[in-house]
Amino acid sequence: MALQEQGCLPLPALGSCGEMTAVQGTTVRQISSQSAGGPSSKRPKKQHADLALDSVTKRLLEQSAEAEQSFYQMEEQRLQAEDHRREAKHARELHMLQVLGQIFSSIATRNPVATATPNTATALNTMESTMQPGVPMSTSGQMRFGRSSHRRVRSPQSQAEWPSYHSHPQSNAGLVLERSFSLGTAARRGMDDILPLVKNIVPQLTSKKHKGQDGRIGIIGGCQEYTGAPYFAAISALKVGADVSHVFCAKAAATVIKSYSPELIVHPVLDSPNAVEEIEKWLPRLHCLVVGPGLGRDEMLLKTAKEVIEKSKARDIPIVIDADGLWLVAQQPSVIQGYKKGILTPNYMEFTQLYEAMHHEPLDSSDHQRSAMELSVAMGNLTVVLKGEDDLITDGKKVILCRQEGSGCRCGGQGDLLSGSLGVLAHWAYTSSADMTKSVNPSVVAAFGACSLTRQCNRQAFHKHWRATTTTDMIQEISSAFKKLFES
Ligand SMILES: NC(=O)C1=CN([C@@H]2O[C@H](COP(=O)(O)OP(=O)(O)OC[C@H]3O[C@@H](n4cnc5c(N)ncnc54)[C@H](O)[C@@H]3O)[C@@H](O)[C@H]2O)[C@@H](O)CC1
Ligand SMILES: Nc1ncnc2c1ncn2[C@@H]1O[C@H](COP(=O)(O)OP(=O)(O)OP(=O)(O)O)[C@@H](O)[C@H]1O
Repeated sequence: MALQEQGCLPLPALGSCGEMTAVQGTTVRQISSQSAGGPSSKRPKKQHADLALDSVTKRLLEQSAEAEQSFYQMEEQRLQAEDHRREAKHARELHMLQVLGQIFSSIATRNPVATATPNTATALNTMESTMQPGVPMSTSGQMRFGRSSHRRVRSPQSQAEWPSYHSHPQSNAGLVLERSFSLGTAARRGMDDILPLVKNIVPQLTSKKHKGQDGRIGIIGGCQEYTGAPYFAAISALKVGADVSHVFCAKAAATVIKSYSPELIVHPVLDSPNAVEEIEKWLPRLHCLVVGPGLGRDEMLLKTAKEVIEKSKARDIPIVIDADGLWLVAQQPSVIQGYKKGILTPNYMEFTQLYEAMHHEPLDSSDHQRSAMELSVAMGNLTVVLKGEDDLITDGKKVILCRQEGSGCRCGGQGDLLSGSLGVLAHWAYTSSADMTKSVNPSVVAAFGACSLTRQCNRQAFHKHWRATTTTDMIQEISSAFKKLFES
């Protein structure tokens, strides 16, 4: 290829001298023996050698294409086998739970009073925490299975039929939980329940709207050390479909962030003496705020972030808190506690800090779903998105899992893609009618969409780049991943 581009790869039976000639779609500069200065007697030998070189190159290219193709085929097969393996595992678990359910049903039928005793409740809790998540269980100790189990008559107060996880504080043994989502294929059905709601909130593309109507998002973050994180969040918001993305960052980060992308509006104000007033001026124009990506832990920046959160709450806009913003919340939970449009997106480490700050006791790592729900309740039913192998989304009343297939690559910055996307989706969800979200908590719908999208981007980027996958590669997948998940 390089040789061709340089015009040095000769093709047979071409006569003109030193001119550009198109043959079979390829433009090749011909150099005759005269112009090359070589004796005409050597020409057949040279042509012969060139032909051999040409065919070797061609064969090498073919072999390399074949190798690449077979690599992707093998990778696809590997992923399919992995899917089958998981399915089989889930089916086995489901079967086991069904058997246990029958046992419990018969116990409950024989001795209904026993289910109300503290000992039984404790036993149920213990058993529940040792089981895989997703076991539907009611306070009566009866387990329910499958999608039909969480169908119920919708009252005006109740939220839509979706996988649920209710607390029943009346139990002496503490929290008895009702988990109405299930494992394996049933969990996928749970996903199927929420995915249409995400599709519903995606605004139509129409020539009737003006710039800004599909979302003006603000990111609070970016300091000397971290310039990538706010950029990832802000550009992801744009790629998901926001019209305008603002970054409010420290002065040292601003030029760097601007240089990554001319699409972003960058305000170098976060460490200025009048930072809060500077940012406040923009708040009326923003539909959502994402606080924390690349914020760092400088006291002054955290204080500014805190005051900006307070001002944003007064404007009733969704506030996504991620990364160092969560550090701030762990120090001063009241900054966001009880604000229903607040969404926390911790990874496991951040979650542990938050949990321990709220409960003043070590996290019980054996039951993430329960702990996440407890954290949400302690925060006043804020939506908590605990990221991990499965993403766990709860508003303290219900829990859903996002199990969209990702990959084994955990490159830094994926969380920023998630928080930026979530900002846009939260705006869309909160401006959609209750019909569109079937009265499911809009934060939860948005969170499910953002998690699914991030994981799909990760999967697609991994297919192309394997171990070399970076967040930049994932961002390039947003468009097609979004279309695949939400617009097909
Ligand atoms: N290119 C960039 O500018 C990036 C900046 N980032 C920013 O970097 C700052 C610090 O974020 P960090 O997340 O590094 O926070 P920390 O500096 O608190 O580090 C957390 C540590 O926990 C570890 N960890 C994470 N998940 C874990 C799990 N499930 N189990 C065990 N250990 C786990 C991490 O490897 C890391 O060492 C934030 O402001 C963040 O936004 C990150 O978003 C990554 C990309
Ligand atoms: N083990 C895993 N398997 C599949 N996906 C995962 C896994 N862990 C995290 N993810 C996905 O990666 C995304 C980001 O989660 P991650 O835990 O990397 O966040 P983070 O540490 O806050 O990221 P950042 O590097 O931006 O600070 C989430 O969407 C989550 O679904």
